[in-house]
Amino acid sequence: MDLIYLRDLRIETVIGIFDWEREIKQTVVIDLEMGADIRRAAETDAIEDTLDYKSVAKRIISFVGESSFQLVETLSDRIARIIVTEFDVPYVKVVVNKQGAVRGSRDVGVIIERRTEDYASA
Ligand SMILES: Nc1nc2c(c(=O)[nH]1)N=C([C@H](O)[C@@H](O)CO)CN2
Repeated sequence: MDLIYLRDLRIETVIGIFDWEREIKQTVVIDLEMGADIRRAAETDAIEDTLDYKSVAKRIISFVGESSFQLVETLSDRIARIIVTEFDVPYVKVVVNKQGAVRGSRDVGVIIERRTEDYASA
């Protein structure tokens, strides 16, 4: 499987479990690795034959910017769900980190991997 990736996507959003965090926006930094088969696009040189990473980025920027989750776990899972179900991506790795959320640490967050079957309806 090939991978299309997007790194260091910085988005301002409401996120956190504490009262003060519900009143401000904080920066989350997102890295994505998305499974793809790029062989056809490499033959045709056509954007229609591959996953358009700009379309993915626009959708995630819009979703995260309007969201207000408490946990990075919830945010990362919702991002993965959008990428798998709306963009027909068979595998995604999502890294979400909050800059400076823990004193003494540069960043903290979660790394998840999801596949099509994780979001298959019953
Ligand atoms: N596993 C998690 N632990 C914590 C989270 C989280 O989202 N997942 N969040 C917080 C606070 O919001 C923290 O980021 C504020 O500094 C604490 N622990």
